Amino acid sequence: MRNSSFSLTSGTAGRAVAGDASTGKPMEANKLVEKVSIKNLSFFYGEFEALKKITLPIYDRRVTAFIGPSGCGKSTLLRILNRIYDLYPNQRAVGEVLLDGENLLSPNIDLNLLRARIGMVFQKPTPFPMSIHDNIAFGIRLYEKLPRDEMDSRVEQALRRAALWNEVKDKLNQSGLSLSGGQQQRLCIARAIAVNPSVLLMDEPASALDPISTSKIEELIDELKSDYTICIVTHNMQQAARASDFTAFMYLGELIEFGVTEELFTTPKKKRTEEYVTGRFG
Ligand SMILES: Nc1ncnc2c1ncn2[C@@H]1O[C@H](COP(=O)(O)OP(=O)(O)OP(=O)(O)O)[C@@H](O)[C@H]1O
Repeated sequence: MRNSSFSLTSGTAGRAVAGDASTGKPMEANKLVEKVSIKNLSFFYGEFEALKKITLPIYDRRVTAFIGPSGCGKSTLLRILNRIYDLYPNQRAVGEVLLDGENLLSPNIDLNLLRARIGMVFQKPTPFPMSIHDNIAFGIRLYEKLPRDEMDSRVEQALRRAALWNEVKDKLNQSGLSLSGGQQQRLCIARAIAVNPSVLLMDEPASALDPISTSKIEELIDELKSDYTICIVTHNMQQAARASDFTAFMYLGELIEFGVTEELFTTPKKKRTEEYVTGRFG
């Protein structure tokens, strides 16, 4: 069952903690659980090494932002976490990515189950060309056979959790493509959470949206982190500062600095981080 190893005291769930940006280790470290542990992770597109021995923790029920200039490897890192790269020849990951202690890079991992445990939301909303209801039910049917009324209640639950229910409850049979861009993105979030993942990956989830839809997605991320471990790739530093608890700054395939978001933005330890967060390059 999801988060079975979760041992965080309830008083700390869903809020940021103070920490030590020099080590990336939060001061209340004993109250944080490492949901995903990335260890010495390198990634190759053919001969090209796009990620170089990355090591960092992803904490349970916290939001971790990946920031850095274009081409630094943010999306590559996200794509490793649910093994999308497996679909492509000549791409390989070396190192370890442990989810609740289990190595996701192992050849024995069931990729369908992995993608239910680690959901992904892409930059451009990608609803399936089917009804709003079926957009959600489709994924659930891949894993579970449910009677109609139970399926309907699972669909409703997911849409409520993604803050979309009130806007769509009277038109569940309309196409998902008839929704606005922001609603489509929340539909994709509902689709991802409908199969009860423990981790949600979001690759620039608001960059194609207007400011109001963007702030709805950010509010939603804030609500969802009480139940899910969230990783978000963003070019938008204000968004990383607003929406995340921890931030990883990457440059040319290397992890330059990882720490509590507020500290990484206000008192970065590395010169390159400071130059990036103050807008001097990137
Ligand atoms: N399919 C591919 N084949 C070869 N090289 C690739 C491929 N995809 C990405 N790369 C290279 O890997 C490096 C990291 O790319 P990645 O897309 O992860 O960066 P990013 O930080 O997400 O960039 P952006 O912010 O522009 O999306 C870049 O040098 C890129 O050119």
